[in-house]
Amino acid sequence: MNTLHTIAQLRAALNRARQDGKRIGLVPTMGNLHAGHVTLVAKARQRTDFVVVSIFVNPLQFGVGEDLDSYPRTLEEDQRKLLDAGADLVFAPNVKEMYPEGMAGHTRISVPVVSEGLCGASRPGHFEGVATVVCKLLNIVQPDLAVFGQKDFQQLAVIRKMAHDLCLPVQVMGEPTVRADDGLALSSRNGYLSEEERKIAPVLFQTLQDTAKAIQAGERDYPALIECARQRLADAGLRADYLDLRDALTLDPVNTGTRDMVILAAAYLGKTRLIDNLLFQQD
Ligand SMILES: Nc1ncnc2c1ncn2[C@@H]1O[C@H](COP(=O)(O)OP(=O)(O)OP(=O)(O)O)[C@@H](O)[C@H]1O
Ligand SMILES: CC(C)(CO)[C@@H](O)C(=O)[O-]
Ligand code: BAL
Repeated sequence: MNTLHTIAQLRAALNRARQDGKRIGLVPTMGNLHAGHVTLVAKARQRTDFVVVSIFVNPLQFGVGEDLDSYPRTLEEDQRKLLDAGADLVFAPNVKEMYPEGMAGHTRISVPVVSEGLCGASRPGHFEGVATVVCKLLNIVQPDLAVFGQKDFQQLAVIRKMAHDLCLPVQVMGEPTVRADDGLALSSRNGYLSEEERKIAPVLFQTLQDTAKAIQAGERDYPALIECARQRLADAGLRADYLDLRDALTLDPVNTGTRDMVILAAAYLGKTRLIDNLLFQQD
């Protein structure tokens, strides 16, 4: 398994794989890999013949005051995990390779509506940065399949819409969230949590589960349920950034006729911003 740092090297390697008739899979990441990333690689491995994993902490999707500088960069450890996971190639460009003329004047991709609200409201410009870098990665690699996690549910919706609207010739696949035994969604940012905070963190998923259960049991006062969930988070020491119920297919607000629902939340635990979501059906 090679690690390549330039677009030219990567394209040459991919041309060889394509000439051998291989179908290409891409798993875009920001590194500091965990079992969640490994399931994405496994899915790409099942569906394609040559799996590329990109590792790039994309400055364009970080806001002022966010954790761009402190984001964990662990390339050697990531390479070991990817070798075990069966990846064929790692693409680890630096910022200059991805943005040779800088970011200020770079073309940006804006995906309306689905990027607005939720994480889009708290992180202005974030999804423009995500859509831009994912579009670049898709154009660089030209994969048949690209695999993303449902943990970043709104991100997946943004990428699907971008691929659809721009007629990108790629299949976008979303994989279920991998969790720790206590339910906490695996995330690189969990590494920021203190021992004490790590014990509290599963409350986020438990709150999502209990809210979904209440709806499935027939409760329809959504604002009251959301208020109750926010209060539970606050009581446990988490500060909700947002907590909302949406139509899982469109991300539109829900009503009593919505069948496929998703409850999504972002919450601060100390300085760490955790996100999670849960898909369910309101019968
Ligand atoms: N627990 C998980 N289960 C499945 N997929 C995941 C999980 N966590 C992240 N992913 C997916 O892995 C891909 C790369 O994500 P990223 O490198 O940002 O990891 P992360 O752990 O989500 O990091 P962060 O803490 O920055 O959110 C994305 O498609 C993301 O949705
Ligand atoms: C999709 C992605 C790799 C784009 O930088 C990033 O947002 C992530 O890791 O989820
Ligand atoms: N995992 C999504 C990328 C980000 O938070 O910037």
